[in-house]
Amino acid sequence: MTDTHTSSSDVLLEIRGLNKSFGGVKAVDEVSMDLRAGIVTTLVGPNGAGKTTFFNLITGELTKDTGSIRWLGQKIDRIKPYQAARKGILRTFQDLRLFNDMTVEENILTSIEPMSFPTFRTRAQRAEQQERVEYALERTGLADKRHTLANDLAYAERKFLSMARILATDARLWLLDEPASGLDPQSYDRFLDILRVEVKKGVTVCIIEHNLDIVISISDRIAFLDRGRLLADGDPETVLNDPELTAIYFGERA
Ligand SMILES: Nc1ncnc2c1ncn2[C@@H]1O[C@H](COP(=O)(O)OP(=O)(O)OP(=O)(O)O)[C@@H](O)[C@H]1O
Repeated sequence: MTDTHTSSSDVLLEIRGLNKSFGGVKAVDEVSMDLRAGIVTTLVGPNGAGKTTFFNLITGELTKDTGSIRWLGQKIDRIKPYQAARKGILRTFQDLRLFNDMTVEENILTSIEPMSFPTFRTRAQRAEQQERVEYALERTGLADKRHTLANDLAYAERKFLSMARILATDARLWLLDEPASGLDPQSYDRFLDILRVEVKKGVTVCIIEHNLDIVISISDRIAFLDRGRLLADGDPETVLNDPELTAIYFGERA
């Protein structure tokens, strides 16, 4: 998607020896990975590979057992989700987690308001905030639905609303959990266009995606997880052409 010439100074998130078990299940098993600035890293792997758990550990929805996570060199091991958001790490969820009884516009506003104290906001800050909301509404095609309750949106619109909630912020790292699943081809195109534009502007994306057409078209780098272990982390062509990995991915392992 972009030029992938990077160096160690481009590392936003540095993950070392990360582990998380649920009872006897090792959901994330000794994973070490760097998320580099300005590129799209895609997490692929079969169901139950540990992809969502990996996101949950980064954003503090879950606490790791062992290992370390550093953001711009600083340890963020015990971070809470709201603290991750303040640092510029935002995510979407498979189940979207929208505020169903709030309008589209209100849903977007809730994602920016925690970043500033409403009582201290100047007129200029309020204008800038509204500009961000308008931008997110326009990019996601939701402008004419701004007063619609999230609950009354169609499936694809709900997915775009969860993207809009990130688009309106100035987050540096977007963690997207299957944002394109279930979308029609036209919505795919809109979704890919949103990502391309924002990555070009400098946003870093880590995305969990099952649709291989989308994976191929957006990824600068692919990390392949299976049963909690990181089996490969490299350029898309190498990872996707590895016969052992494709056998695992398509459930054909011996
Ligand atoms: N809160 C939890 N309690 C118990 N087990 C869990 C919990 N969350 C995840 N697991 C288990 O951890 C493993 C990894 O799950 P995870 O949801 O991270 O995988 P995934 O790669 O995101 O899967 P999918 O592609 O199906 O979403 C699975 O075996 C899952 O059942």
